[in-house]
Amino acid sequence: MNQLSQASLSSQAISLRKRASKALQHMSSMGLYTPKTKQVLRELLKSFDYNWEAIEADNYSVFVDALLSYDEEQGFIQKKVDPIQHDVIDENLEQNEGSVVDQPTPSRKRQRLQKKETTSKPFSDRGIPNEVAIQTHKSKEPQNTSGIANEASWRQDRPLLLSPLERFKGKDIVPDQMNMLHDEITPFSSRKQTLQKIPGSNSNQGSICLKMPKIESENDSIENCTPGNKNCAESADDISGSEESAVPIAIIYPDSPYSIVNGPAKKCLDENHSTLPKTNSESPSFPATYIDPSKKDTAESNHNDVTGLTNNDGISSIPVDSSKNVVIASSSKGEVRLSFALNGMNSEMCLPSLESVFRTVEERCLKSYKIIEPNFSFGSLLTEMCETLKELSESLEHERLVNITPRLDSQYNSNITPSSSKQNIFCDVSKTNGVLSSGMATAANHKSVLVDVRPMHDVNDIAKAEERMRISIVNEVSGEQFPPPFFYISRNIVIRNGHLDFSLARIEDVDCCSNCFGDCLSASTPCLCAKHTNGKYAYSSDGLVNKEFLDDCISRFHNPKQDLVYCKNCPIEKLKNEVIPESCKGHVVRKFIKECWVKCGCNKQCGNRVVQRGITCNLQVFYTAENKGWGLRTLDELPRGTFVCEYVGEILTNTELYERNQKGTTAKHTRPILLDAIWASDAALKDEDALCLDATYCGNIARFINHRCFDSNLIEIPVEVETPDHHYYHLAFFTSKKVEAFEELTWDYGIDFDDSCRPFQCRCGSRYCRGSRKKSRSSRSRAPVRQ
Ligand SMILES: C[S@@+](CC[C@H](N)C(=O)[O-])C[C@H]1O[C@@H](n2cnc3c(N)ncnc32)[C@H](O)[C@@H]1O
Repeated sequence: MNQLSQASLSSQAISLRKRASKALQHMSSMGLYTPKTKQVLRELLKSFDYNWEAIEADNYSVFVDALLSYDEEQGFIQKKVDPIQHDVIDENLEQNEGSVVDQPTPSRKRQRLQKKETTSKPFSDRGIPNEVAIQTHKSKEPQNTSGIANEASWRQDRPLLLSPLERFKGKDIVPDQMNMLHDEITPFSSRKQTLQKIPGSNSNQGSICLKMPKIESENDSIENCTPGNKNCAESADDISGSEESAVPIAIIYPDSPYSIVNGPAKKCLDENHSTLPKTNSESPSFPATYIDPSKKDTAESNHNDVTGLTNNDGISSIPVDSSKNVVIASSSKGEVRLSFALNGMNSEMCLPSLESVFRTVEERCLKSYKIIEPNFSFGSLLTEMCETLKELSESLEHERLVNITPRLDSQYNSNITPSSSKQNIFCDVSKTNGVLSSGMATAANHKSVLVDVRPMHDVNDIAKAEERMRISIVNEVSGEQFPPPFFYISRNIVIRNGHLDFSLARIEDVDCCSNCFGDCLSASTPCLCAKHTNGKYAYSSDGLVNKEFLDDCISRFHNPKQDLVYCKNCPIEKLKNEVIPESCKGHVVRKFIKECWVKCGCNKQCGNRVVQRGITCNLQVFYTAENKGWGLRTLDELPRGTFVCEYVGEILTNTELYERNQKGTTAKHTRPILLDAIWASDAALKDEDALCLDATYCGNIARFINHRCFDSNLIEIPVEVETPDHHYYHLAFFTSKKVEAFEELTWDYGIDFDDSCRPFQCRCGSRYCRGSRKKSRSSRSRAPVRQ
């Protein structure tokens, strides 16, 4: 060869060397490096006529694919090879093997293994008991610092080389061992599996390792490998085409909820004599909730919290309820959960750990879809899906609510008869519905979307038997038969983010009267619940608010200025999104009634429980003659201080209400109520604690109570029933004066008639009407100045 061609060959060799090195490094970074890797590369190069661009494309996807399918295809079609290139590559790969193995880029899989090796925690981050992982590792590769350790990690975590069907053929799935099942099925039919305890393992813990049988010609077991003895791994490789000598395929975890605690005798052996733990009649079948042992602490703290399922990786542990519903991922707050229903599972079947399922899916993704991003995590993908579902459904909700409003009216105006089309559908986008014992319902922590709404009213009872009393609908004035449709609810419901904590544990002994019995009002001394109203009950024995208390409430209402308090950081002003929020306009200091509740010793008929017993008056929804639309009236005479009803609606946070207002989804004819009693005293008020009630879509008869300036016959009083902290309370209406039968019930909305943004044309008819006074004032001010 002349000098020129020698130089050219040498530079070609350098370039090849670099590329080969890079390719192997890449495989190493993905945890795919084995001695076979270089062989695959070699054959790949031949097949591709040394077209490096093709091999390097898409993050070496061809190479990854070739590696994964190598076993199945038994190598590549040999092509004619340039001998020089072949030599260079061979030499290159030899060199690279060392460099790749000695200084591997930490891959995810490898990191996983490293964690298992180094951590002192009993369980690895993804839920594999470290003890098991270490034992497994020990049994295969004792503390080898050379390439063999990496070889072991490759083997332990390598992608599955067999088809899913083959992999699980005739096998039960072993908790956390799915990733190893591929090792059971080998090309060598003569292999037999034998039970063998892992050397050094504690037999009491029931850690069993199924050791792959030795090939007859093989003398050395893998346990005899000494650190640094590279030949050991290679000889194993030579014998079986890289199959391991000892592969733990069934390990029973000491604390695993699936484990059969009494050792080998209770393990179930399948037909092939593999030791696959099963649940059986002697062991609890599926636990009510599967808590990943590694997440035990957090899982326990979240035990009652359906949302507390994700770990740091966004991977859920697997809770299994009695119906074998397996939650596999969850959005951050648990609003959306992804679960599998395991139909037809019987107690004899075993459930794999979520960890092993994820890992297997990741490996299949790697193989099938060439997802070769080293940080790809299937668990995170599912969590991402939950988050996305939540976000999209939220935006959908807003769209729907906007779209539904006109539809409600159009349906209402149509001639559909109530009985034929009665169809109320709540499409709960996601989460749990529940009714709290205290008379508070949570309609999904979030959003319920009203779909195809046709809540036609029943003229005989607008409450549809939700209340103890029937409440009829009458229109003697116009042709309108019913009020616009809405969902009748007798208890407040949380619509999405509002925070309510009704745990009994929060009610301290001093905030309830657990020592009482029967009716507190008939006891000689007032109980602890009365301390909130200065040691006197707010109610008299005839069930009315007592005079002194009522006078005080009315007086405060009429002179609010003297009792106003101001927030440092007013939620209302904050929501206006001004650059510099305006200062708080003030909130009235409320006088509360504190009722006895479930933690008290008295009974439900106790005189200090009025609002929680619900409506007892004979009421009617009627169409007003004064052009105020529908109104509410009493059919019986009501004495002063009578409880009429509470204002019921959806509990929204201020932000949620603001969003509704912005989107125009709050109906004009309802008035959201701020539960602002405590705002001023809470400097760091969180949004989820600043609550209000909106009866636009869901409400009770209080949504029909019209406004009357000053001399209205109802007054609203906050009533504490379940929560002692006043973030949430009931707003109850009591008669502020004696009310005649058939008289309309009214309350003073506290309308600011100077607010030009919300003009209100008042038709209350009161001689004290602020609206008409304002009108006459402004007409006077507009009157031309007399010369
Ligand atoms: C809470 S709703 C009361 C029920 C309402 N009238 C209906 O037909 O559904 C409040 C709305 O009723 C009407 N309204 C209430 N009081 C009124 C009054 N004094 N003068 C005029 N309209 C009144 C207003 O349209 C107001 O927005």
